Formats: sequence, C-alpha cells, structure tokens
Amino acid sequence: MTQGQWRLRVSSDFSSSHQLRHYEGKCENMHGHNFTVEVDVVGESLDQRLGILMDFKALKRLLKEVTDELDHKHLNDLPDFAEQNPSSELLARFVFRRMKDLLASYPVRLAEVMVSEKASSRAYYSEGSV
Ligand SMILES: Nc1nc2c(c(=O)[nH]1)N=C([C@H](O)[C@H](O)COP(=O)(O)OP(=O)(O)OP(=O)(O)O)CN2
Ligand SMILES: [Zn+2]
Repeated sequence: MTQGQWRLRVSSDFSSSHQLRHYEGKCENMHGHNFTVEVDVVGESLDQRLGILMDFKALKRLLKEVTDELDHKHLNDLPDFAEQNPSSELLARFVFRRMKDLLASYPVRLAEVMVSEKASSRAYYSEGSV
C-alpha cells in the first residue's frame, strides 16, 4: 500500500537591495525588490491529537528568523554574498540551508524553497528527493 504524504507551505516577504555583479544590463546597478519566499516541508506522520504535521506558526517563526537576516539589507554586503551574487537562485539556496538547520529537530523534511523578485520570476531550490 502506498504511504500518503503531507506537504506544508509557508511564505514570507522581505525588502532588500542588491546588484548583480558582471551582469551586462541595468541589474548590475543597485536596485531593490520586495522579495517573496516560500518554504515547503513534507512528512508522513501527523500529531495524533492535533491532526497536524507541524504548527504553521512554528514554521513561520523559523522562516522569519531567516528572512530577518535579509530584510532591509544591501544583500551584497552580507558575508554569504560577498563573492557570489544575491540572485534569486542563490537566495533560495541560502534560505534552504538555513531552514534545513533550523528544522533539524522537527518531524518534517525540507522539500523546496522558492524565491521571487516579482510574481512573474521565481527560482526554486531543492536537494535530491524527499
Ligand atoms: N535567473 C535570474 N535572472 C535574473 C535575476 C535572478 O536573480 N535570476 N535577477 C535579475 C535582476 O535582479 C533584476 O532586478 C530582475 O529584473 P526584472 O525585474 O525581471 O527585469 P525588468 O525590470 O526588466 O522586468 P520585466 O518584467 O522584464 O519588465 C535579472 N535576471
Ligand atoms: Zn534585482
């Protein structure tokens, strides 16, 4: 019999400036975005009494810990982006790695992180199958 799985998604926003080094075009200049981040976690076992996989409140609190590191910053000034560009792709990986550490003691697995500068442009990051 196939075992079912639940997937939870929470989102958060942050506002920051960045510039893409070596980009030939206007994105090489400093500019800002209202970024959106989505985090997906999966798991097979619900808390028996509550019927929940993980409290959305707890998941949002962890995500806010991560986005607070990015909010109202010039992203190129952060150590993680001193050499690599704060592109949507690398921001998604940054959030994924931070969230993976923070979720270590929770009964869920991190499935995917999405970062978007605007609704029409999204970058997704995941590691292997979950
Ligand atoms: N794959 C990626 N491509 C681009 C990224 C990125 O992170 N990953 N980032 C940028 C710049 O940050 C730029 O600010 C985004 O540009 P965008 O808003 O999409 O471009 P426009 O202002 O011209 O918007 P239109 O929707 O095309 O009018 C660039 N690329
Ligand atoms: Zn940009």
